[in-house]
Amino acid sequence: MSEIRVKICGLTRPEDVVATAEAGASYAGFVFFPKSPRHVSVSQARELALTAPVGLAKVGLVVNADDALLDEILEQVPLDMLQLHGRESVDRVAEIRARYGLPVMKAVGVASEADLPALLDYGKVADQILVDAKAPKGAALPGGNGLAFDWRLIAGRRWPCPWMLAGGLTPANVGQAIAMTGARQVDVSSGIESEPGVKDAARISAFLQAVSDAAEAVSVPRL
Ligand SMILES: O=C(O)c1ccccc1N[C@@H]1O[C@H](COP(=O)(O)O)[C@@H](O)[C@H]1O
Repeated sequence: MSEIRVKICGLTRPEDVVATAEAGASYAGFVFFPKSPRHVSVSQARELALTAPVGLAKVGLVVNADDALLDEILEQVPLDMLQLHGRESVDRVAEIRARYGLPVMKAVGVASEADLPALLDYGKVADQILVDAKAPKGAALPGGNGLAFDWRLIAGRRWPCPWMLAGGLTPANVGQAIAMTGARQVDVSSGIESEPGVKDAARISAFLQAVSDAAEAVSVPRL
């Protein structure tokens, strides 16, 4: 079976970290964005990160963070990757990557063909790109809105670095999303919650099972 990696984002409680690791996810995401229902303080994130077993990569999600915030986070929280989910420019992505020496994943919102060139631009400077649904105008959050985009827009496309699919994924639709896009990594936040900010262990497990089923399906040649 070919592996498809899963990131569970927006963990706020130690039991979420345990459920994420036990289900077999590869990445655990912590949101540092006060407007989000999934926001964690630096000290909370530190406690959660220390709960994570070896093999579960810890990702810090920030939105237009300045160096002071990044310094504070990275001095206290043992992270493996930064996720930049705001309007960070290509130059700022490169600057953060050089300054902190940590892999950087840049989120890019997609709603139409016009959004695709940015994936190429960021793909040249980031370690990974996160192909997410573009947040609607006026939305309080730049991500984590449970909205999917038209996956046909990226079917068969490839970029200069590894990429992850996000946006409105759920246990019910992730198999179709993988089949349509060929994604080898997927990211989910609201689709595995019982309410905003509260992860549901059964839904996390169902999501990982659906991804595993999809991986099996793509590795079996069709007759
Ligand atoms: O999850 C949040 O609260 C959040 C806040 C600010 C920026 C990004 C956020 N989440 C990321 O958005 C995508 C998609 O989330 P969803 O599955 O559609 O709810 C995902 O990458 C989260 O990491």
